[in-house]
Amino acid sequence: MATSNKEIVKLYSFCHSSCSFRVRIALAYKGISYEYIAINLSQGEQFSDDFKKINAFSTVPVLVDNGFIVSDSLAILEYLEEKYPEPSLFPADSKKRALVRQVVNNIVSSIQPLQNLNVLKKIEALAGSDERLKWAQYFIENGFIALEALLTTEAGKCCFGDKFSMADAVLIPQVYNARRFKVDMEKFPLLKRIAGFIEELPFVQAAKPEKQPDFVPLRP
Ligand SMILES: N[C@@H](CCC(=O)N[C@@H](CS)C(=O)NCC(=O)O)C(=O)O
Repeated sequence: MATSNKEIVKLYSFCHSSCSFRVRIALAYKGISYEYIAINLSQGEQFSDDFKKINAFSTVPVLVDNGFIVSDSLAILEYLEEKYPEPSLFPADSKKRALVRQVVNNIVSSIQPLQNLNVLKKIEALAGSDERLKWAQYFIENGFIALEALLTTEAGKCCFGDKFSMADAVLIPQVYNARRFKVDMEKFPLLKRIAGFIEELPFVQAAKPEKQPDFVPLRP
């Protein structure tokens, strides 16, 4: 469903932010056009007083929908799903929906936060840059081992059968981070295969970091 001309949707985003990438995928999937507002996390723009007025947690993404402000990628994804139900980010079957949420919540709460910028900055300060990379790799690989096992009985071309779901919208940015932190994706053939398929979909292509107006190459 596309937005009407009267709707004004804005997304505060950083090209490399996996949390923003999730939302960009969902917006593109649902055909919702939006204004992109770049917040450069590398330069600390998330800590500016102006941005804190929009999100006191100093994180992206933040969605502004006709003046309504909501942060946190999962809250945004659920909001978009309710407001624009078609095409849906969930399968019809309630058990499958629960499993999609299981995958989503595990990535969102048990993988990404452990390798978020603020955590890695702290690790680097405490233990040096080698440990920073090893830390990120450790937690991504740990999570991917579980996902690879869980999805074995569920996956088709996508995480759940051949239908794109919120699990795919959240997995792809995490695979992007895995590559960025030099995780060997050969260890995860199923996730690699799913990512290979999903990443070619036009709405995922449009949401990729390198397609964003604020793209700059970043260190791993
Ligand atoms: N639970 C939040 C987490 C948001 C988050 O951690 N965003 C990261 C980018 S992916 C961020 O803004 N980090 C800024 C920082 O660590 O200073 C969500 O899912 O949106």
